[in-house]
Parts: sequence; C-alpha cells; structure tokens
Amino acid sequence: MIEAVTSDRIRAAEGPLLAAGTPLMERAAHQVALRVADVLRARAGAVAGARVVVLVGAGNNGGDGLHAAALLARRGARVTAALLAERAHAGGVAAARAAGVRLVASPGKDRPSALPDVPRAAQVAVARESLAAHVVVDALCGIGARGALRGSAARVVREINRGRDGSDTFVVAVDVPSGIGVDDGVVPGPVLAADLVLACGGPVAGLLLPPAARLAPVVEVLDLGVDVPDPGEQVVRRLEDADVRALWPVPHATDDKYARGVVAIVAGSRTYPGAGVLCAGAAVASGAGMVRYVGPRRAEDLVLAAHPEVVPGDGRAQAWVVGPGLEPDDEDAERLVRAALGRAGAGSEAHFAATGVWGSGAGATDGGVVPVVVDAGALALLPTRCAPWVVLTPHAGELARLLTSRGRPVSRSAVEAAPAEHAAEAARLTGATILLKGATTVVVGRGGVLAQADAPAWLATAGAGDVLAGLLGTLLAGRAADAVRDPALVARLAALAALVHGRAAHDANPGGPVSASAVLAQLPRTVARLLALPA
Ligand SMILES: NC(=O)C1=CN([C@@H]2O[C@H](COP(=O)(O)OP(=O)(O)OC[C@H]3O[C@@H](n4cnc5c(N)ncnc54)[C@H](O)[C@@H]3O)[C@@H](O)[C@H]2O)[C@@H](O)CC1
Ligand SMILES: [K+]
Repeated sequence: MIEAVTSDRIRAAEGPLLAAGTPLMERAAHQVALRVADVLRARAGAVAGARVVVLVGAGNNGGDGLHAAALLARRGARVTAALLAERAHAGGVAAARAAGVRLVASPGKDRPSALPDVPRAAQVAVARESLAAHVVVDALCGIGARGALRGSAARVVREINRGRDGSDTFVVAVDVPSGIGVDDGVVPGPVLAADLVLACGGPVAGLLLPPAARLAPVVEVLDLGVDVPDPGEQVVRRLEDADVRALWPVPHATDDKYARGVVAIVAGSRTYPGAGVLCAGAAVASGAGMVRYVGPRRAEDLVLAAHPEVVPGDGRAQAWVVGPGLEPDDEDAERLVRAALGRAGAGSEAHFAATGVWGSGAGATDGGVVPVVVDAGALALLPTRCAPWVVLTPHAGELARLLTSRGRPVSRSAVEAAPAEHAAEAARLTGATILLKGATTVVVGRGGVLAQADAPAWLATAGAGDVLAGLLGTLLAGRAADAVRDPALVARLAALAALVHGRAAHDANPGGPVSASAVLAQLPRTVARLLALPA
C-alpha cells in the first residue's frame, strides 16, 4: 500500500532534521542525479554527452534541480539549467556554474520585479531545447507552490506542452509535477506531465489524487532519512497488487455457499437487461457463494441464460447490489431498492452514536444489517442518512446530481476538477462510503481516502460500471460481518474492487480495447493471479 500525506506533514518531519543541519537538499539532489543518470543510460546509451534541460524555479525545489544539474554535468552530461523565476537558489546556482552547467534565461539585475518575464524568444528557445533533450528535469516548484504556475515558468511549460505531441521527451519531476495542488490533486493551470516523479522523503497526497494523478503515473520515493510520523486521517492510500491477498475473502475448506457470502442483485430492466447480466455475472465470476437476481422477466431470462448458476428471486443475502440499468419510474425496482437500503439499517448511525459500536458482526449474517452497493438509477432513492457500509458508486455526473439534490449545486465539470473534495462532501452529506468512478477512482469512507489508478483508458466503456458493482457486491458479501463491525474496511474493499477491475481489464487485452464482457470473463484468472502474489 502506498500512503501519501499532506505537505505540512512532510515539512514537519523535515523541520528537525534541517534545524540539525542535515543536508537534505544535497541528499535529494544526489538521488535525483542517480535516477536521471539511469534514464539517460537507457535513452541515450550513456550519461556523458547526453542532453539534459533542468527547469528551475525560485525555491528549494529549484535548488534540488540545480544541484542535480551540477552532479550530472560533472559526469559529462550536457546540461542546461533554465532559471525561470525572479530568483534562484544561490548555492545551487554556484554549484551548477562551477560544474559547467549552461545557465540560461537568468533574470538579471535589469529585471528585478516580483515575477519577471524571461523574454518570449528565450522562453521559446528553452522549450525547443527541452523538446530535443534526452531528459527534462522539472524543478520549477514543489510543495511550496501555491495555485497555478505563473510567469515565465507557466509560459515555458505551455510552450513545451504545445510541442510535446509527437516528441518523446522524458520528463522527471522533482518531488511533484510543478503546478499541481500538492494536497488536493487539482490541476489549476499548465503542468508538464511527468514520466517519472521522484518524491523527496515521501509522496504528497496530490500525487495520488485525480486529476493530478494522471500527470504522475510513476512515483518513486527518495529516501532522505525523513520519518513522517503517523499521519492519522490526513492520508491518501493506494492499494497495490500485494494488498489483494490480505483483503480478499478467500474461502476456508469448511465454508459452504452461504458462509462464503450471498449477493443479491437488483439490476437490469426491460430496456437495459444487459446491466443485470453483467452485474450478476461479475458477482459470480469474482467468487460469490451464491448470487440471487431480482428483475423483470426478460432480464431474468437473459441473466439465467448467461449465468445458469444465478438463483432467481428475493431471499436472504449478505450484501445487495442495486441500481445498474434500472429504468426510472419502475415501481417494482424502486420497492426492491428501498427494501435493500432498509436492510442496510438507516438507523445505524444513531446506534453508533448511542453505543460507540457500529453493529454486531453477527447481524450481517443473521438477517440483520447488510452492506449495499448503490449504483446508477438507485442513487436517486437514498434515504437521508446511510450507514457507512452503504457504498455509492457514482461517476462525476451522478455525483454532481446527488450533491445538487442535497442542496449543494455543482456541475459535472466542477466535480471532475476536484473529485476528492466532492466525494468527501458526498460522504459527509449522506454518511455512505463513496466510490467515485473515473480514470483515477476515489473512495472516501470512514477509514479516509483511497485513490486507485489501475484502469487502462480502454476501460471507459459501456457496462464496465455494472461489472464493478457486481464485483464489489461479492467482496462485501464475503466480508459482510467484518465490514459492519469495522466500516473502515468498507472503503478498502471498494478500492480493492477498483484495483481488481482495472487489472482484469488490462489482463484481458494488454494495451488494446476491452469490453465489459471481456473484463467479466477475465476476473477469475486475474483474481487467481493476484492471490498468488506474496503479500
Ligand atoms: N523542505 C525540505 O527540507 C526539503 C525540501 N526539498 C525540496 O524543496 C521543495 C520545497 O521548497 P520550497 O518551500 O522552497 O518551495 P518550492 O521550491 O516548492 O516553491 C516555492 C517557490 O516557488 C514560488 N512559487 C510558489 N507558487 C508558485 C507558482 N504557482 N508559480 C510559480 N512559482 C511559484 C514561490 O515564489 C517560491 O519561491 C520540496 O518540494 C523539495 O523539492 C528538498 O530539497 C529536500 C528537503
Ligand atoms: K517539481
């Protein structure tokens, strides 16, 4: 599991070391130079003679970049450092100059203003040189950045981005891609997408959160000897493949189908029967002990034809999945959804407030409260407050509608610009755990925030959400008693579903198109592959 913290935690951890004179910048620069040298060897054959451009900002992030530039120049690389702010780290500039780094666009005494403009011609020249370099090092700003990139830095980044399509420029970002919201993952202006991020001491939350996460696909942590203390709830987590085994409900030798978990599905309609087929099929394929299906006759026939192991009709279940492919104004479906939500125990919060415990573990298996996955059409049928083992699985548009219906009017694009913030708002307003679907899926629940970026872009396809809902139903049914006892587990299981869903899409057809049916068919093998990994 990757854990990322807010930038103030990193600063608090670094503070005492800096006060004691620990050379953190030198350590960071040394490790950045080593990793850039690796990349240069892979891309240019050798460090000596390879072309590097370092984009340098005003603060210590720029200092890291300048010291790394000096180390690379001493190993024979042809390094240009573009100083794109009103000032630059003095020690770094001296080291770079002494090592033979070419310094350009340096703001001189004639440009003393707070945000000087490097002349346009120089900006274009820096961008051109960057696009022709073997590696560009982005050291414009790190955890000290506030708001969108400004001034010459912004203009040079825009210029590089304009030429980046079709160029194979490799960008190494020091600490973060400059200009992202380091704590909330927003992208308020131009940012250079990184191929590799070298996080100084520990990753900050913004690296894992959408939309910034897509600009930081590979994050490596540089060990600077900084110990970040327990961050409590101020943490964003990402499950990795090695976490699957500890969380997955693997059956015991003595379990029967009921003990393994029964999932009941209310999905699909006369118009959209396929959603029922995919959702129920995913619950079967991910290993539920039994799957029940309740829906109109046409959908039921298709579900049973595709998955004869599904049991039609209502009945006891350890988890419910409601909503995929339901038609609005379908009174039968509405009644079933409300009944399922009733089984989740809307009064659980009052019980928790009174007793300090969420629910009895036995309840979930004895016909008491059960986890419920609420997707698509069922999102409009929520009670005022939900228990945290109710998991809502909206996409950005559905989340915008949900928030708007609860008196927080917001557009889909606003949700997309700050998904974690809006998912947290929905969790606060409803009490439920929120799984917000997207290229990076955000889960907000009792245990904090998780962000999964496991899905190939090909997975943005009709029916993929129905598969995810069925898969999550199986996980919640298999661990229903644990989930009700410990709601933090609910968020982890939701993130686990997103991880396995994304991996199955990749495994089904690496690098190419994938249908929801192909993901479903791949699930058993992907689960087996992940369970075989060492924890
Ligand atoms: N704090 C530490 O102990 C260490 C910090 N290190 C590096 O130092 C960085 C933090 O350094 P700083 O606190 O100096 O801050 P940064 O270097 O991240 O950035 C702050 C500087 O950038 C400018 N700036 C802020 N927002 C901007 C914007 N939107 N557009 C353009 N310029 C902007 C500010 O004027 C300020 O001068 C870390 O990210 C890391 O790279 C490493 O050297 C290791 C040790
Ligand atoms: K940076």
